[in-house]
Amino acid sequence: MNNNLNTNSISQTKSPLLKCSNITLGYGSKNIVNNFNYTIHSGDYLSIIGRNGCGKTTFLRGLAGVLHPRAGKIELSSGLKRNQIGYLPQITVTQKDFPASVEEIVLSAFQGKNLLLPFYGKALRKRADECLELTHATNLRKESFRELSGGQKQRVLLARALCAAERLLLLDEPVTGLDPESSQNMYNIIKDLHENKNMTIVMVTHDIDAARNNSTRILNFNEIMQ
Ligand SMILES: Nc1ncnc2c1ncn2[C@@H]1O[C@H](COP(=O)(O)OP(=O)(O)OP(=O)(O)O)[C@@H](O)[C@H]1O
Repeated sequence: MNNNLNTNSISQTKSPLLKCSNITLGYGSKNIVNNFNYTIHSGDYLSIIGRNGCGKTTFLRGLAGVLHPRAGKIELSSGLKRNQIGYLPQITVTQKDFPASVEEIVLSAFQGKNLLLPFYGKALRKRADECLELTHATNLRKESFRELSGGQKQRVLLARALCAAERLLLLDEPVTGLDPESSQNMYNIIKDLHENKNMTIVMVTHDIDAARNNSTRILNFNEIMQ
């Protein structure tokens, strides 16, 4: 592994957003992340790389608050609130086939798990429209989600994650299964969010070139999970 990838340098000018102190994460009797310390700073574009199964998704789930540390703590700082964090998990087979319109999928970001609730305020609809625009998906608004291409689906799910993400966006392999053009399109959208919308980005990826080209920091999980 190229040493240039192991860039865990921290800019002194950036304020901490999420601070992990001695965290242990795991499932059942198995610990996956052990006693780990790491800080995400405001303005970071952090790529997390490493071999299959080394714990990248587990760590991201910890940051997203969907998996709670067994030990240690994850602190939100600089006034960051949980509802300002957007999370785009890996898309599952069931989600790919979800029978709802694009608009319903994006609006469901505001309803937690309740996809059927039909009443959304004007402000939420406006926010959903803005997010669709940011991911170049406005024209898909009335389409059936299950009939979209993989790249279109990812842009819609990114829009959904963005509805929550005022400050921090957590992305789990956002270009998996996309062709080179759709992948580049996705990276351009993420770069725009980082550079022009003040969004802090944390992205799990196997795309080393993209990590090198786009990120401000790279965390190599292979070196953590020895
Ligand atoms: N829900 C779960 N229950 C039990 N074990 C799990 C669960 N999710 C993941 N694991 C295990 O945790 C380990 C780390 O998985 P994780 O998905 O975090 O790795 P990863 O680095 O993201 O892998 P990949 O690159 O393949 O996506 C693996 O051994 C996996 O089998």
